[in-house]
Amino acid sequence: MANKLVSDMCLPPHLAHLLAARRLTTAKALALLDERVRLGGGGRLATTLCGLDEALGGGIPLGKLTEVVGPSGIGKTQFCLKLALLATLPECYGGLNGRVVYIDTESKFSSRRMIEICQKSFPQIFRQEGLAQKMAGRILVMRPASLSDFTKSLEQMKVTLLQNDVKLLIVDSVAAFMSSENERGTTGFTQHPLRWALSFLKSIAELTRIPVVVSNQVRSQSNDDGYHYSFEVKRMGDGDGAERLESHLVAALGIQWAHAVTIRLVFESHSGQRFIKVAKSPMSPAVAFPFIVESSGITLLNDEGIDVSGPEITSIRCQESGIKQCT
Ligand SMILES: Nc1ncnc2c1ncn2[C@@H]1O[C@H](COP(=O)(O)OP(=O)(O)OP(=O)(O)O)[C@@H](O)[C@H]1O
Repeated sequence: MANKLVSDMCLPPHLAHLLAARRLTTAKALALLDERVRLGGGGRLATTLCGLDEALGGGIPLGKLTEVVGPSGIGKTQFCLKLALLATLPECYGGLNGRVVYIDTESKFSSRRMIEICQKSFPQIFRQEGLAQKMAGRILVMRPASLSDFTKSLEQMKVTLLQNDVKLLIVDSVAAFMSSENERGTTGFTQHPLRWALSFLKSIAELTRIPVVVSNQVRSQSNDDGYHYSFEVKRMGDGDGAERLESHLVAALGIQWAHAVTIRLVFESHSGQRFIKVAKSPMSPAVAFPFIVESSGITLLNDEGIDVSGPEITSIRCQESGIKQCT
């Protein structure tokens, strides 16, 4: 049954298209459909970026790990700030009406910027006395000074999240802990401590049923401004033989990480334009949305999305003079 072809199943055209876009050709795809149903339409944090929400089946899934990855200066923190804001919003505004734990490893969190995004996106909230302050007070910002601090704070996290009605956990970003020493595994841990932390994050998401969003920066040794990163590991037997593509990111975070992430949003730039690409998602088509960052935060230039195919799905492009060069 698992090997029955999707093309023999008389599925509605839009579903057949989705499955084809993800190269899901057998009944295994139906199991993924069940997963989507199980998550349910309400089990999401809407990003309010309409095209992206539609592609993700309503937004960022609860109980799963979402990775936001891209070069420096592209807009990952802007996206995280917006998500944090949205999670605190009352449900009537599409929010989760909860608290947020924001692990800010690079001191990039800015309450001033968040208020600006809120003012521009939801001016009506500022008209309700005390609501903006109430929402701001719902975000707990933690600044671990080291990987060891980070792992310690995670160990206490499950209880904190459950006790405090936390509806979103953000780690912005894990790149801060990817020192060359950690990458070489010389810290004396039998398992890389960052990998431990990341698999722990996955278990936190599953236990607490909240969305866990982790930002991750790609770095290049190259001075070229147009290059590719492959971040998925090519599995043995996929396509052309037993070749394995171990990219910089996989080397730093491990193959487990590549698989632990349910949703991967790649922020990239090329041809003078920034894009959010749905690079990994169980049921979404691989699409990219052009975006800009403005005072109200990230805005999509269109909600249709551009189909992405071939190696573009598993690469990250950084080619824009207007943003900081990846280092
Ligand atoms: N108030 C604002 N109005 C318009 N654009 C802004 C505003 N604040 C920040 N930006 C834009 O957001 C971008 C920086 O985004 P962000 O800090 O999210 O990058 P990042 O991807 O998190 O980078 P890094 O990996 O280095 O932390 C810049 O291009 C900047 O111009």
